[in-house]
Amino acid sequence: MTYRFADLKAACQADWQAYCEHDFVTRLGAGTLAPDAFRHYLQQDYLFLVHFARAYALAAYKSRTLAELRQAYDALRTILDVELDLHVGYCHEWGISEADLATLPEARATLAYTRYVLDTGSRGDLLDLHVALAPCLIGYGEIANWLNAQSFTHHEGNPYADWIAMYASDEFQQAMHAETAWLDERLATLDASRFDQLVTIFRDATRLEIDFWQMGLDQST
Ligand SMILES: Cc1ncc(C[n+]2csc(CCO)c2C)c(N)n1
Repeated sequence: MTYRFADLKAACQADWQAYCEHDFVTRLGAGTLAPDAFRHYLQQDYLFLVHFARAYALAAYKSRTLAELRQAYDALRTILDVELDLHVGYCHEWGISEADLATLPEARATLAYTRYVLDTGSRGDLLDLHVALAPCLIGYGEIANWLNAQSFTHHEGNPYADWIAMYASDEFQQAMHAETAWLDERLATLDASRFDQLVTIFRDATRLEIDFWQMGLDQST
């Protein structure tokens, strides 16, 4: 059997769907998400992005070729120069200052997810790390496309329309497709036992994404 990224999703279909169609997501689309839930999510997501930047630094360290090193460097630079700046601006619009962000206590769901990714990457190779990162990069692109296809999604006057548009943008969708192609190429060469190891990582990271959404709804710390 030749494996592809779609087989990782198929191997944990119920968890993948629970992540992509989580209540937090449907409420974002409908515009009915409580503003405090979104604010809590935005604050924790800032900490999440800081640790994800570290994960791409780890990807650089784990690289065996110049192409892999450049790929990690580009992703790290995008998070630092683009995503974090956008995020701080977004937080500002929602009444969260940089001073608030600097003193934010890290919620358990943020700790669990980010450190899981870093640990998986430390223990394993570059492919393990990319599979741990895949629900984040590929999931958010799929979520934006799914929301745009739902009749309950409101585009006019939805306070979360910018958030959806960001992940539906050509630039983001291109990054998501490049990552899928990178994974397809590497998964194609694997045997069943190695693939099963990666399914475990992909499922764990997907479950941690579910917890991250749930944390937003519960505003738990
Ligand atoms: C909990 C959580 N999961 C995924 C993302 C999306 N995301 C974070 S960094 C990045 C780009 C990686 O190059 C993407 C797509 C998020 N913001 N928060």
